[in-house]
Amino acid sequence: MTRCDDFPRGKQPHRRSEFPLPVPVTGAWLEGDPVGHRQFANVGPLILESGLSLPDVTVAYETWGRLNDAGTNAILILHALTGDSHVVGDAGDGHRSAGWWNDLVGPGKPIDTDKYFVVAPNVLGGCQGTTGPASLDPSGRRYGSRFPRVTVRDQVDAEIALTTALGIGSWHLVIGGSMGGQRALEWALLGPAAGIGVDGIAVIASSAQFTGDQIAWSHPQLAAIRGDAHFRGGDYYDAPAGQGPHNGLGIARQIAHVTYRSAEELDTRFARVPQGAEEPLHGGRFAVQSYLDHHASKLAYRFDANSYVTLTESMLSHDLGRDRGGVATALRSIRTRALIVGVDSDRLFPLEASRTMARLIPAADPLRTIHSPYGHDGFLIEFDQLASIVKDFELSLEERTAPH
Ligand SMILES: CC(=O)SCCNC(=O)CCNC(=O)[C@H](O)C(C)(C)COP(=O)(O)OP(=O)(O)OC[C@H]1O[C@@H](n2cnc3c(N)ncnc32)[C@H](O)[C@@H]1OP(=O)(O)O
Ligand SMILES: N[C@@H](CCO)C(=O)O
Repeated sequence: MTRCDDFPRGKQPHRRSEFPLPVPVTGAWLEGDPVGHRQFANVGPLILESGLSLPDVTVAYETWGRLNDAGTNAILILHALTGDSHVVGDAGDGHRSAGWWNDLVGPGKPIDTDKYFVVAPNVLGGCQGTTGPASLDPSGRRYGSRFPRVTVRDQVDAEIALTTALGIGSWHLVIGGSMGGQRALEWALLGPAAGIGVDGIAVIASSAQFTGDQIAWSHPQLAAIRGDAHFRGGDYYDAPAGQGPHNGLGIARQIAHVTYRSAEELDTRFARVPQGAEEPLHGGRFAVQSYLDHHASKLAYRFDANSYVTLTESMLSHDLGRDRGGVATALRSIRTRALIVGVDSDRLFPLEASRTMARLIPAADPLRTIHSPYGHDGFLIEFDQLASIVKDFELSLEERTAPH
């Protein structure tokens, strides 16, 4: 089994908010403790949409709660681009940090782990335990540039294989935000086709199809990574220590992070305030530049550039309507109950994309809107609103399918 944490550890620069990184590092995303109490399922070979195959796929996942005897209380949580299986946790549990949906999932919380059996896998192509570009191929070499393109449907296929491996016959709810929402939507069609029931899906800050605008924002991110001389076409794992493509990854993150926040927030929060005493006119930088440098540096320490490329490409592939007669037809063919949630200030996944899904999915509840100044990242911040929205949907789902 291949795990990203098997990598040699890199060398830390002195200040984490410094960017470009003074010393590019190899394998630095492995510097923290492994994320959460992960388990691993070997789900065997996976035939991809491209016709290529991955011979030996491992899916890393975490679980909370207990599956009831009837097998009716399982909930699948799907993370976004740079997320992972660590949905719930705290810094005191010996692991990296709090989970990314701590306020939403846990005992007595809206996704109540006293009541539900919650499963959160790391996505196919990622770098937190599930097979991805840093994994070993059957000959014992890291895939690197040879890791095949994977689509959102391939990722869901891996999650279907995990579902079978865990002996789960149906999901009470499949829920995800952003890229996780893309997978939740595909689950509504691919799950039942594979014989796995899906009572309800919750698609948050996401869409049925990646748009021209979203592809355009992704393009310079991919170029920044591929243009980093240390990227070496994706085969940098054996490069000498200090030779990773972290600056390219950091620039990609900066471009992406701007799209995750709203213009209004960046302007009111940072305005034209300089960072520290040194004026930008005299060699200093603005606070918002320092903020982006911080997020660039942080991601470069915890994520693999090849996974960032692979997962971004998979988002580019997202089109619920592909080979299904178009997006509208595909949305109309969904038979599961659906909760669609958008963030009103989201400039990456505009509210209109959510409105379209809620309008066309026959069994969708009316669109729910998170009112937030934060933009796309609102789904990781506005827990009070999200909690009551998810709770309402759960109650309405339970009216039809009460878990025991
Ligand atoms: C669904 C998923 O699984 S995604 C996984 C979770 N997502 C991520 O981790 C992505 C990266 N992080 C983020 O996108 C955001 O931090 C969120 C969405 C998690 C939280 O958003 P917010 O609470 O609004 O955090 P915000 O964007 O303000 O960032 C705070 C950080 O910026 C730093 N910061 C703020 N201003 C500045 C500045 N002027 N200069 C440098 N750093 C700054 C803070 O010190 C803080 O650092 P820390 O995170 O290392 O403690
Ligand atoms: N902050 C989120 C945004 C993408 O939805 C992430 O890093 O995955």
